[in-house]
Amino acid sequence: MITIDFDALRNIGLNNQIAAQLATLDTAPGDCLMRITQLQREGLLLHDGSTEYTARPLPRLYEDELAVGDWVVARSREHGEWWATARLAPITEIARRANDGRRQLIVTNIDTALLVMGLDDDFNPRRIERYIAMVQAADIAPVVVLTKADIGQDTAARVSQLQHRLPRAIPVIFLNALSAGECEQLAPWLQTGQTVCLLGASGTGKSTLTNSLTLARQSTAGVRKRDGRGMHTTTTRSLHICRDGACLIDTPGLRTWRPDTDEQTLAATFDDIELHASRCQFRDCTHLQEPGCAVRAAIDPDRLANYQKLLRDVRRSGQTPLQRIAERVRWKTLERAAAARIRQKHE
Ligand SMILES: Nc1nc2c(ncn2[C@@H]2O[C@H](COP(=O)(O)OP(=O)(O)OP(=O)(O)O)[C@@H](O)[C@H]2O)c(=O)[nH]1
Ligand SMILES: [Zn+2]
Repeated sequence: MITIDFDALRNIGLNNQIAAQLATLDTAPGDCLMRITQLQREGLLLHDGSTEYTARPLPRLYEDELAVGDWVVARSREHGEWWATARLAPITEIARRANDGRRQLIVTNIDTALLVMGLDDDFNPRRIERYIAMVQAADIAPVVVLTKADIGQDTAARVSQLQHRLPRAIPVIFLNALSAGECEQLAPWLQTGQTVCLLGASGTGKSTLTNSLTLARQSTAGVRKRDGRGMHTTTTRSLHICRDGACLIDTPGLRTWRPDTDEQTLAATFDDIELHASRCQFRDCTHLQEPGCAVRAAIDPDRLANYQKLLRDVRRSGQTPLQRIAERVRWKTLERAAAARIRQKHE
């Protein structure tokens, strides 16, 4: 039997879906539930809600790929050494495609992803749509956070443009990330027991937001006995506790994560387009030039163009070079015809 301090673990994101798995695992008295906060060359850092420990995974755990955010059963051994003896099945996963094409886990068990974009020159609705597609495919809730509302250009117009373009179910928040007060708008997604992460390009305000959202600014509360390194009460390098109680995971892998998508994922997240497509006059409508196109009538043109571009990217990655050229020629012709039609309309 494993005894768990639910309240302490809730501070680092424990929820019932994870806790329920414990009944199915082979545990011994004294075992603890902990969360991985860092992968190191020789082992792991684990957190139990109040302290961070170094641990090693049992050899059989190497068969599963471990990731920051995972929950594991930890067993204490002599000399203050901990073993991770079992991995709980993650509820959600963010992965990237490695150079050799393999899927590589970056972080697990995220409930909400804050998609961070600046209202300055960084503003790019297409990039946000790409993030949304990836995050939704992973069953993670997206919240668009537009930073630099205090210094951006045409901020009001940009915000409303994005709100109209995206499906209504996706929250769009705009704020000055330096203002803790304005960041309060994010409270609904930052309650205790929740795990969130920040995704967005460099310089968009992820660190600034982290500072505004978290309690103590990395205040060092003590020194760990074993190795004398500074220790944070509840905040580690990669796991921060927000003022509203949620935990925020930040690892280098997330900082550099760029969405990589597939056709099904795209169709699911651009389902507003697919929905209208069923009402186009022609069944194989490309939504570029056909009369009676229900998609062109209803969807923001740039959102439609982005969807088509992303679809092409995805299809291209599965094509031979010759297929790729033929496809490019086909699209160029269609696009030219569409552009000509638009010109005609305006003449
Ligand atoms: N005025 C203003 N400045 C902001 C805002 N958000 C971020 N900044 C500034 O923008 C710069 C970059 O912000 P960071 O928080 O470091 O960006 P980041 O996303 O963490 O960047 P990386 O660490 O490169 O991934 C800093 O100088 C911030 O002070 C905002 O809402 N308003
Ligand atoms: Zn159409």
